[in-house]
Amino acid sequence: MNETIVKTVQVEKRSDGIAIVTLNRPEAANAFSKQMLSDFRQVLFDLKVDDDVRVVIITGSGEKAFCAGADLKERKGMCDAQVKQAVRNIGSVVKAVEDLPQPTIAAINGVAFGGGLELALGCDLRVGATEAKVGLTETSLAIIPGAGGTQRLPRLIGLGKAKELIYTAKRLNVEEAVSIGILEYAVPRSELLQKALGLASAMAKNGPLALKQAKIAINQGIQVDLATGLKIEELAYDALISTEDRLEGLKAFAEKRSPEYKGQ
Ligand SMILES: CC(C)(COP(=O)([O-])OP(=O)([O-])OC[C@H]1O[C@@H](n2cnc3c(N)ncnc32)[C@H](O)[C@@H]1OP(=O)([O-])[O-])[C@@H](O)C(=O)NCCC(=O)NCCSC(=O)C[C@@](C)(O)CC(=O)[O-]
Repeated sequence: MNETIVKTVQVEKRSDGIAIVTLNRPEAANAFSKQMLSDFRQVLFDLKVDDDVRVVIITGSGEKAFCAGADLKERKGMCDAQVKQAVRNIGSVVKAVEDLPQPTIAAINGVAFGGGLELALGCDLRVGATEAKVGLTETSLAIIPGAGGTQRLPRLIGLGKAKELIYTAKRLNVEEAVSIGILEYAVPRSELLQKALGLASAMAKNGPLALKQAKIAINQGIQVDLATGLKIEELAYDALISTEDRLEGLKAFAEKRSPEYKGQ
């Protein structure tokens, strides 16, 4: 097990190919300070090129919050130009999460409001603790979601429900969030990491290059018409044909054993 502490973001790289990233400002509800965004960016840069990492879990430290979004105390002293830059900064970090080649799971241990939920929406799957709440609360602060929320939420749950949630700034409990498709699962907090790790393990044993190509095909394909999407799928599949892992999958099947994929 290889553990590195990078200031406000903690990373644990496990021997089973799962990395756990923990936002670590519990005293400020894990809100996105400038420092945390800079540390997070560095962590994402490292994970992106680490072939030993097959799945990434993102969670928050403490029991209160996954992430409370923009740091509203830092924001208070900013001029208009600084606000603009700060919003772009959060948005680009969420985009960097979305662009990680590995599958990502948000393990939502506490509240995920504003940019906190936007971060979770940048992940591939979301699991919430039953004690948590989620919401795009921005309009209650007389702003709008600025880190992708107005775009990713409607794509995930449909226009009408996304508009309702953004216009009302409603804070949902996790049962409601599961029922409308924001979260895949809700489990008691004591079981949250186990649930996320269970999902991550089921992914990590599969072909790592296949996981990456499946993510590309789904994420790019969902943005375009079906014919273009099918072409994207074809290209993603083609990228796997000459891999050693594909041959290993066939060999393991013939030999009635579990495959050992190397990501090659
Ligand atoms: C998180 C709960 C539920 C905890 O509610 P609670 O359990 O009652 O505890 P609390 O309110 O006492 O919070 C605990 C500590 O965390 C701090 N804290 C808490 N949130 C933040 C924050 N965002 N920024 C900075 N500090 C925060 C809070 O100030 C306090 O510190 P203390 O005052 O004791 O020193 C409550 O504090 C709350 O509702 N916070 C606001 C959540 C919210 O609406 N977030 C959205 C922010 S806007 C945004 O994300 C915009 C974005 C990203 O889309 C675009 C942009 O960048 O503008």
